[in-house]
Amino acid sequence: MEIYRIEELSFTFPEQEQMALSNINLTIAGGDFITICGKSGCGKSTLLRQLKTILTPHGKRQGAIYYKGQPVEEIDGRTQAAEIGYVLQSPDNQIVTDKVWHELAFGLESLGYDNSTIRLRVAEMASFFGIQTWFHKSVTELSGGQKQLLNLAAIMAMHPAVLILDEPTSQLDPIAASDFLETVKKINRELGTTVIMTEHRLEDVLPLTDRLIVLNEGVVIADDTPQKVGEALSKLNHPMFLSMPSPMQIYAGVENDLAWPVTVKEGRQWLDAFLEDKTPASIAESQPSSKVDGPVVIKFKDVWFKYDKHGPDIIKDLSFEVKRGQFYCIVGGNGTGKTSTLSLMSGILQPYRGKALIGGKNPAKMNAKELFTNNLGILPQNPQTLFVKKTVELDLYEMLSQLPLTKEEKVAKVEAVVKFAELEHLLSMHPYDLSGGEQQRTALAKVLLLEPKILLLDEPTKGLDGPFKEKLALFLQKLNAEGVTIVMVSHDVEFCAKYAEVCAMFFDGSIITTNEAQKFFAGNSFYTTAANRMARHVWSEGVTIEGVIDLCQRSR
Ligand SMILES: Nc1ncnc2c1ncn2[C@@H]1O[C@H](COP(=O)(O)OP(=O)(O)OP(=O)(O)O)[C@@H](O)[C@H]1O
Ligand SMILES: Nc1ncnc2c1ncn2[C@@H]1O[C@H](COP(=O)(O)OP(=O)(O)OP(=O)(O)O)[C@@H](O)[C@H]1O
Repeated sequence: MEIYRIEELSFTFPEQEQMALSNINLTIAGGDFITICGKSGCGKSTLLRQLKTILTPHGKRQGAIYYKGQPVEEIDGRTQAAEIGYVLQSPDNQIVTDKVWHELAFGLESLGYDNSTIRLRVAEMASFFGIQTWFHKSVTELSGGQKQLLNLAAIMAMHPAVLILDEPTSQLDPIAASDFLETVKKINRELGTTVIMTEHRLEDVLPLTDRLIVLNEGVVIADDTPQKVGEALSKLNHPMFLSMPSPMQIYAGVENDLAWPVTVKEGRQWLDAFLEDKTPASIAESQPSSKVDGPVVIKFKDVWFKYDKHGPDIIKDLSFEVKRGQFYCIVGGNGTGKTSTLSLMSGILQPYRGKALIGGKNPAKMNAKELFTNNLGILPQNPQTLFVKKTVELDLYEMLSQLPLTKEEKVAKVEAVVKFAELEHLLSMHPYDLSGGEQQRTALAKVLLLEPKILLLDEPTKGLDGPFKEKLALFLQKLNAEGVTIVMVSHDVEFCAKYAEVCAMFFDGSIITTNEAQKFFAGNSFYTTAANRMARHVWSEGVTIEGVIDLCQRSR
């Protein structure tokens, strides 16, 4: 059965000349599992938002969208609320109530379900998504990943016919992300729910996807099975090929005589067979040891922290050190305390026992001069919390307003960061109108403007496309070489494995193991049991995709 038919759809935002969507024609059948990908800002969220009228932004729309044969704008609000489940890109923007349990029940309440059905569905979803332990919490106490899971659970409680997901796993740890996607696939397969999602991390998603649609500047440039799209992008040498999963990229880089297209699964099997006799341990041994041996700039000694005097300990006896010029990465499960640790580092939070020191001092007690000398730059998990002005440009200049710089110096600094973050065409826009990835780039630009000596980054690659991630990595490495210390909290295993110098595993409020990045991923079963197990082989083998391709070619 046809669920959606999109005919000649074009869309332009108010006061914009360029169309955000241009001449889109798609038919989506009941039970389809569709993934939409493309560079950040290419129009993915704008397209998804056209599929549910309450979320459609203001602007000029041409063409038509039919839901089950009827123009979507003629479908009444209740039917849309009940049948079209939509999980927004930013989890903070979706939550409407104050308690977790109420959030789960809210949609059902507004649809008028009776109490016993509501209780049953809420209990079902809480167990299904493992929410029992934080069921009675206030939503303000949740970590980013917990909010993302809550949003999906609240939508699934309504048993929608269509599930629209805008980057649903961006803040989930690898195991939670893999479980989450498997759950979505199960819902799709067993209940016949149509799934339409956007995602930048394609490695886990493509094996579940029937159809991959690639958008480029608002135009559909590919619409086929993932392997055929992979083949087409590879032949065209299209920049989006950098976003394809690593097994596909490696396969394309090595094979000239074997057949394309290849699925992610086939690519993995081929690479697994190739790497069979190379044990992670022997690979790890051959890795060079840490380069950095500078002075310690961040030091945690027996740190304990809780949010509420009578609440549970969130950080438990945490001790670790970060040296100057190091790229230190913290990974670990959702809600284990990573963001809280960054806040302790910056002095936003204070330990109730132990010491959290920057340059030997408590950051919360530093005077302005000491703060300036240590120059901390903090990228929060939600980039929107940094935006205070009406335009991107004003927001950038705001960052420099307190500094003793001439106008020319300010202009030069802003121009340089705008160029790096590719914001030229976005300067007059309201930061809240930007796409998810554009917001992330703007927030990064704001933080980098202060030229911090210590950079604390909470999920910096969230929402970024493959090509920009590469650019960011090179930039961070350059900063490292200049002596800037970087601490990054991330679920982006590939990024950490490829670029970080040291990786620490967070578990239950403390760091349980630390190692050089390649050794860490080579020997870490937490991540190798997750869907991202490729990281172990790929990054421990040659560190870069090119390295693996090179290795494969030499061994043929
Ligand atoms: N309200 C608005 N007014 C003007 N332009 C907008 C508005 N909302 C979005 N845009 C622009 O439309 C383009 C497409 O945005 P959209 O959010 O659809 O991108 P996306 O492909 O989902 O990106 P990402 O992967 O970064 O989330 C972007 O360049 C964005 O700046
Ligand atoms: N303001 C708060 N008040 C009370 N509890 C909180 C608050 N913020 C976070 N928590 C709790 O502290 C724990 C750690 O949260 P934190 O945000 O540090 O986790 P995280 O490891 O960064 O998670 P994620 O990967 O999901 O972002 C979680 O169980 C969370 O529910």
